[in-house]
Amino acid sequence: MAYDSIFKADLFAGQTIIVTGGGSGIGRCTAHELAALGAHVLLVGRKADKLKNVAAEITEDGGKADWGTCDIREEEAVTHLVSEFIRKYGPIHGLVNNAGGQYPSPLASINQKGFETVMRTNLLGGFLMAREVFNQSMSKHGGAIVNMLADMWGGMPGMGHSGAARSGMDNLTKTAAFEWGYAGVRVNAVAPGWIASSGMDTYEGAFKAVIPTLREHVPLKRIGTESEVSAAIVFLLSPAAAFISGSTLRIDGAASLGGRAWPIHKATNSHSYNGFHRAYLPDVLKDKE
Ligand SMILES: CCCCCCC/C=C/C(=O)SCCNC(=O)CCNC(=O)[C@H](O)C(C)(C)COP(=O)(O)OP(=O)(O)OC[C@H]1O[C@@H](n2cnc3c(N)ncnc32)[C@H](O)[C@@H]1OP(=O)(O)O
Ligand SMILES: NC(=O)C1=CN([C@@H]2O[C@H](COP(=O)(O)OP(=O)(O)OC[C@H]3O[C@@H](n4cnc5c(N)ncnc54)[C@H](OP(=O)(O)O)[C@@H]3O)[C@@H](O)[C@H]2O)C=CC1
Repeated sequence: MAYDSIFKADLFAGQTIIVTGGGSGIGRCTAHELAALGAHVLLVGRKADKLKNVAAEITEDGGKADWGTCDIREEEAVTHLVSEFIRKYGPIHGLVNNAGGQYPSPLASINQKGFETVMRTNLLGGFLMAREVFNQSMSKHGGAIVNMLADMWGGMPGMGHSGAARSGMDNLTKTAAFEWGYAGVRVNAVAPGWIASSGMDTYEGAFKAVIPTLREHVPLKRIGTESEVSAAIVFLLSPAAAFISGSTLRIDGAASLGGRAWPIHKATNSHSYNGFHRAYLPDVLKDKE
């Protein structure tokens, strides 16, 4: 019997997929992956030059890509962008709701404009994109949406505004999966932990200074890569995830686990803080490590 695997080189052939924030970092990487698997990708961001460059990279590699500028926080701009894409390229089969970001700041120093900016970027923008893609296209033929969150459920000092927005987006993911399932639309999310990306490179000051030490707090002992996030997004968009909807997939090297146990790891003097087992090894074995 010839087994018919889901995983094929043209997994997304015939599909048109929007990637917001496709001009850099994780979005750029995801757009490349999707195009390499046959999708026609449509890149969205505010800065035309970045989008144009990535679209050119993809077409040079033999893929299909176009782009459109839009501030995802502006309702009319989002409605117009999606209708233009549909007019030019037909139905939208996938949406990667990746655009976002924040600036690190303690809660006490966040002013109203800054709070609104981050909420509008990471929650309102994602909502508007998903609503328009659903109303104008996916409600008629199905599709898949992947929302970008960040692994901040335990609370994260300096990221209060963003954590609140991402928790909102997590809830919106579940509601959309519930409400839009009848139309064959799947809605999932990814929640990366620490990822070495072009976006992380933009941070300055105390936040930047701590980046080299972050891997110490990840059980896998390293921070992640852009392509490790893209791979999860591609999986959730693909037929391999056909019965997965309303889920949030953490991509964090297990960093979010065992928060209350870290002081114990430290106290037991396991040099990596990486688990109880080492602390309880006989001394003679510890010396050999
Ligand atoms: C265990 C795992 C943990 C998980 C950790 C997750 C870590 C996450 C990492 C990332 O997400 S990295 C990649 C994301 N990329 C970025 O964050 C890009 C850099 N950030 C930005 O560009 C902005 O922060 C933005 C909000 C995404 C976009 O801002 P926009 O250009 O629309 O607004 P601005 O005009 O710059 O600012 C408006 C308003 O916002 C306040 N504000 C902005 N920046 C700062 C700042 N550095 N300090 C204080 N306040 C700031 C401020 O009120 C601004 O108004 P004005 O003062 O300019 O009038
Ligand atoms: N790197 C990490 O460790 C983590 C990242 N994330 C999230 O992953 C996503 C991608 O991040 P990453 O690739 O690292 O960083 P980048 O800063 O490279 O990517 C963010 C992208 O979002 C776009 N963008 C921002 N605001 C808007 C807006 N209002 N309208 C349209 N586009 C916008 C930017 O394009 P332009 O400048 O053209 O507007 C940019 O291309 C972000 O949501 C980020 O917060 C989550 C967890 C961890």
